[in-house]
Amino acid sequence: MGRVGVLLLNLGGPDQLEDVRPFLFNLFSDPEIIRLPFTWLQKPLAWLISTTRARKSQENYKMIGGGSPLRRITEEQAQALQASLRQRGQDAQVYIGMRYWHPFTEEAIARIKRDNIERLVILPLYPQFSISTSGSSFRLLDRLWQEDPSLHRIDHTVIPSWYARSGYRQAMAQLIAQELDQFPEPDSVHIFFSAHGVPLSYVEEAGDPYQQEIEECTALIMQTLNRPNAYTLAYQSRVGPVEWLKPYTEEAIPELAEQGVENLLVVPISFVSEHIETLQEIDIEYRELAEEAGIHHFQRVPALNTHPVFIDDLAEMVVSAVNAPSLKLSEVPQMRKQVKMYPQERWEWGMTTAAEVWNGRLAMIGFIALLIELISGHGPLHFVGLL
Ligand SMILES: C=CC1=C(C)c2cc3[nH]c(cc4nc(cc5[nH]c(cc1n2)c(C)c5CCC(=O)O)C(CCC(=O)O)=C4C)c(C)c3C=C
Ligand SMILES: [Fe+2]
Repeated sequence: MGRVGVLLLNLGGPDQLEDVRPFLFNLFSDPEIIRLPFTWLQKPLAWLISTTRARKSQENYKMIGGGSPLRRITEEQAQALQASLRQRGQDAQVYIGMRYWHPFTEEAIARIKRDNIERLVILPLYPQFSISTSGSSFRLLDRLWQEDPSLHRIDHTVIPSWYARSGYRQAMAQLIAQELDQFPEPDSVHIFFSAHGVPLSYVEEAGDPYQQEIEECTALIMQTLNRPNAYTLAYQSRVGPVEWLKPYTEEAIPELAEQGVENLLVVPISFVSEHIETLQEIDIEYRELAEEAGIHHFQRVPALNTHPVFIDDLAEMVVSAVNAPSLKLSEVPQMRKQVKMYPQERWEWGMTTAAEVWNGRLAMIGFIALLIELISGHGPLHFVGLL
């Protein structure tokens, strides 16, 4: 068998405060995150949003030590996976390809080529598939494959999602059980699954399987946990003016408090590493919200990071994929159809949602441009160096 590689896909995060603005620029430049009807608008809008959001976002990163721990944790996961693969007799080189920050996916592919990898397993570190996460990375890889014929000699296989695997479920259940048992009355604790949200239109109009996979994943983990606790699923980290998947975490927590819940255990469900949304949003913002609402005991389940049961499950997944390659990038169902992310942005005349969304956006752009002009004495075109 030729040289084997594993490409772990992840989102990436700013290593230090100076990285926040360019990281946000990369994120908002991605049409899988914000899709615009005119491609020429993408970069100016990404510049505008990243510039206006950077300060608030930096404040949040300051609260967790001045940067994202994502790169360090993903590197630890890669090393642990490589070691677990060796133990199974599978010699493989593990690479990390981040979507919006270093080490970028393009760098990983350059290294894979340089190392003459002949068989590649493409494994997103997102348990559930979303157009906005794994989908975006697959789309980038697909483009790299189309642009570079020398990549065609690499026999690759893709694992689109893996939330239903028993090792993953068992590792999650173990972490939840450990935290539950710290409470004086474990069975009375309300388990609160908090998933990263996506705009509702991704699911309802673009056919993103994310919500369904999250719901199935939560039910499977509860089955594996096999405890009598009540549970709720809600969605966090909403960005922008459009409607996202509901219920929103920040609304569901006070509602549970009103219903008399006093002990809450939050389980981050859509991501396997600690990151800003666990360390800042849940541990700081939602804790404060919960305590103000009357929840006396608020705890969070740690992210899987390098949990051995989880890492061994990843290794087994890789070994199976090497031995029985199945799905090519171009065969991933969501890659085959040209998914339109924001169908409400397809222009229709009249008092339509499209008109509302675009009026709102253009008003925001105009308003922000005016603010920048007022504060700086220069218009936005000076800032981008066009004037
Ligand atoms: C499964 C996980 C994630 C989904 C789904 C997702 C969708 C999504 N995210 C944004 C906007 C932002 N995401 C940001 C950071 C961020 N998001 C995820 C995960 C998912 N995103 C991670 C792991 C991170 C990085 C965290 C870190 O530690 O650095 C940010 C930047 C942070 C901030 O300013 O709040 C934004 C913005 C959208 C719009 C979206 C779906 C369309
Ligand atoms: Fe995000």
